[in-house]
Amino acid sequence: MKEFALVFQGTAFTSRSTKEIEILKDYLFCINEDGMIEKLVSPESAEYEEIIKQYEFKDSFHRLEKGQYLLPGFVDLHVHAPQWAQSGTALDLPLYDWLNTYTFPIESKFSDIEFAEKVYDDLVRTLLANGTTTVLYFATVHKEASILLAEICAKQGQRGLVGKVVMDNVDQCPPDYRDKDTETALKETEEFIIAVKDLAKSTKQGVYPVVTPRFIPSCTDEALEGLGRLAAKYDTHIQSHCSESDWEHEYVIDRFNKHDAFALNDFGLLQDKSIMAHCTFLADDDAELFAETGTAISHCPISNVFFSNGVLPVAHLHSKGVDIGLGTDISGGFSPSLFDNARQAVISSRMLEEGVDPKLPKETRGVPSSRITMNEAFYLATAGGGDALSLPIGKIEENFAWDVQIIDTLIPSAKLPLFNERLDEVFEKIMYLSRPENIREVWVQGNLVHKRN
Ligand SMILES: O=c1[nH]c(=O)c2nc[nH]c2[nH]1
Ligand SMILES: [Zn+2]
Repeated sequence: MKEFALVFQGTAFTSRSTKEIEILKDYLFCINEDGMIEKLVSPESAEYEEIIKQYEFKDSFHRLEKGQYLLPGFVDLHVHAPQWAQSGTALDLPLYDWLNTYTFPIESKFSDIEFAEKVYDDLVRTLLANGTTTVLYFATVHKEASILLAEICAKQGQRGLVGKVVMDNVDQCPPDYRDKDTETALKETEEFIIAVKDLAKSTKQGVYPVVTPRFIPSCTDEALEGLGRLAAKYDTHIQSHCSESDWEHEYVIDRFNKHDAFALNDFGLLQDKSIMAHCTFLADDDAELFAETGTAISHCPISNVFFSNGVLPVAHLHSKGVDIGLGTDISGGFSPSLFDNARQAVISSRMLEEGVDPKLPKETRGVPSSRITMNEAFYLATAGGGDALSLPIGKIEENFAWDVQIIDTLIPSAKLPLFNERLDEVFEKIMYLSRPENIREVWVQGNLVHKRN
């Protein structure tokens, strides 16, 4: 029999569809040298006992202990890495004022590479400890610090997709925090793409450059067009913010007489590897354009409470065929945890359905059929993120990367209230009640990247 690099034995939860989970009870998970899941073996299979006999005394064999369960590693589709330095503060202003008062000033400090290293090193470690194995990052306008973030992901074993942010519109960006000019912005983006592609060759899990116009207001037409060309030339992912708040949505209508989605598409920025943050103000024809082009949404439910003037209608957008994943949006969202964001996604959807003003007549209060379940929120945090990025991640399934978190429900400091429930109920309790202490181990592409004793 072929030698596997790793064999795990235990029970896993993974998404079967947007609404259903699959429970793999007492399975064997066989992982190859490349860190990919080569085989799932059920206890009913003829080779089950044979594989256990062959591996059980080897270091490569990992039997989960009582009370431990496997989940796919989370995929965070929206993190502003420099904003980790202000996480949990500065949440009192609307988007435009927040950017100018707090966020651009803190991001400008990332010209200091030593400061950048401290913040980025801490952030990547924290996200791994929260079970997040793949992250789509905005860095800053600074090329060196952006490359450094990719290097830190590579070193810590996280699958990082990193963008050097482009901000060249002098009307909207402060003089001490923007690209020197459009030509420099495009030249540095190209150099950044080449450097990160080169770095990726020395990693097992991969790191990826991402073309990153911050959002339409911060970019000139020339920059947006040039970035569309660079993404096509180097076949990169693309990320930006889209129809995210009333101010931003109106700004784009004033400038282009159309919505963000159509404007971004005109510049070649909507394609299968495009991921757009927030999208709260997407109209139905914008959503249809997303579905046609394969563009995905990073849903950031905590951040949306503070900055988006609304709730993303996840159920409606899924019914339109739009891919959606989940994002923390550090630091518009204060929490680095996708567990917290999955919970908020469910809560926000319930509030959208029920409405928030009990004084209004019941029939006019909310938007019917808006609620999502925790199964759907889990899908967003895992398989939805993998689909959005077009990578084989986010599911515990053959030919997917071994990106997993081991949840321990019995540790004394954070024991979950489990009293012989069915496994689907265990799953629900894990999703609603786990804390970072419950995340015992995190693996990316077959490498152990976090362990809590
Ligand atoms: O939530 C957000 N955070 C940001 O940093 C940002 N920049 C543009 N638009 C934004 N929205
Ligand atoms: Zn953002």
